[in-house]
Amino acid sequence: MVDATFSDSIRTIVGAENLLADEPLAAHTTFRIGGPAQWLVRPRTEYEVAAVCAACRQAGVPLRILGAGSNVLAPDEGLPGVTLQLTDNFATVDVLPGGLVRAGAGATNAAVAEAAWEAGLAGYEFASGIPGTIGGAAIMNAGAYEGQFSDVTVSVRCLVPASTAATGGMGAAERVEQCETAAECTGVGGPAEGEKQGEGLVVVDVPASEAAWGYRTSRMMHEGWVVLGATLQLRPDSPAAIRARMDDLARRRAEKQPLEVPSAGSTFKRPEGYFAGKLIQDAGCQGLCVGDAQVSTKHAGFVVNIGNATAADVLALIAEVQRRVREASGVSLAPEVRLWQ
Ligand SMILES: NC(=O)C1=CN([C@@H]2O[C@H](COP(=O)(O)OP(=O)(O)OC[C@H]3O[C@@H](n4cnc5c(N)ncnc54)[C@H](OP(=O)(O)O)[C@@H]3O)[C@@H](O)[C@H]2O)C=CC1
Ligand SMILES: C=C(O[C@H]1[C@H](O)[C@@H](CO)O[C@H](OP(=O)(O)OP(=O)(O)OC[C@H]2O[C@@H](n3ccc(=O)[nH]c3=O)[C@H](O)[C@@H]2O)[C@@H]1NC(C)=O)C(=O)O
Repeated sequence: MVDATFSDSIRTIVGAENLLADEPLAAHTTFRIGGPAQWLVRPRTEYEVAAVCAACRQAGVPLRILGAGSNVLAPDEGLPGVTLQLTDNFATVDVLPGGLVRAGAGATNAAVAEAAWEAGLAGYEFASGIPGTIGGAAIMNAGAYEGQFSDVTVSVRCLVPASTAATGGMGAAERVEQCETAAECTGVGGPAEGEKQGEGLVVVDVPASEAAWGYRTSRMMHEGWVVLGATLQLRPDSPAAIRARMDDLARRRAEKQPLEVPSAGSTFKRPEGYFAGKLIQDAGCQGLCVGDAQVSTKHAGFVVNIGNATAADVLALIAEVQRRVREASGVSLAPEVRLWQ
């Protein structure tokens, strides 16, 4: 399918104002790095998400999901295909009876923590300073200060192949919607592994017990499901106590982390039994630069963009840090930041 025909079909689904061609990803990532996305697409409803995904699969067009862009390194040459941005149109936060909070994939962790505080619900304070969305938090099992997303989550609303919903161990997952229009959600080409040709995508509330969360990983990540939202179970507490905990964590974060400079948070995962920042500091890498990418002098676990760093600069710096740390300590550092190719 030629590009113009494909982009016309996406424009028909989401409306012209929600399809941006050649949109610089640097404007949508906290690293402030990244060339143009061929098509940045902002669906307005779950149905539109499903329709765009189906259209991409049918046409063999690559698809990426972007939340707040706080944990990605986007390539300098840009990204071909569709970058699906789930932010403002999926940013609702609803406080439900029984301490439940239901948030859209595009709601920021900060917005969810604020809503919980206002409702006198505790448990999400740990995430109040994590600069991402609920979608990113579910995929990565976001964690900070001894808390992690999996601790408080009841279910994750996802777009999954119909066969997975039917037989893939969804347990008591509610099958809430089926997208059946041939041109939009079914009859998609290139079935995923284990998926029957021509089947559709369905929206399912995946129970936490089926989410296979680990340290910065999840079933949603491994299976490539789009996260549409999540429901959290929080507990009653006084708003003053909740606010005090959020303020304390914000202070600790600002004191230790280089929040004033663009970055994508921790560059590397914590290797078992070690702290990445300490290993990097001990290997003498603090302040090390490639171009305008620098190992932060405030927290060695962060690569920061001190001017006009490129993705190539960051990748070269990551490789050099990995080499020096391996040489100094024998430990291999694995990137936590998603390196988009
Ligand atoms: N502890 C901390 O202080 C920090 C933690 N982080 C972590 O990174 C997360 C980043 O969130 P955010 O900035 O919104 O994410 P990003 O926009 O940075 O996207 C990160 C990755 O998550 C996937 N993704 C994002 N949203 C969705 C979705 N709705 N459905 C499916 N996949 C999705 C994408 O996968 P794909 O590439 O496969 O398309 C993408 O590569 C945070 O929630 C947190 O876990 C980040 C910074 C600091
Ligand atoms: C920033 C992120 O998450 C952060 C999260 O905010 C904080 C707070 O809970 O704990 C993790 O950082 P971290 O492992 O660097 O934790 P910190 O408490 O800052 O540091 C751990 C230890 O390393 C030492 N340290 C840190 C930095 C440094 O330059 N030198 C050093 O010696 C600290 O003194 C401390 O003893 C998460 N990172 C990972 C990879 O797990 C992110 O995911 O992007």
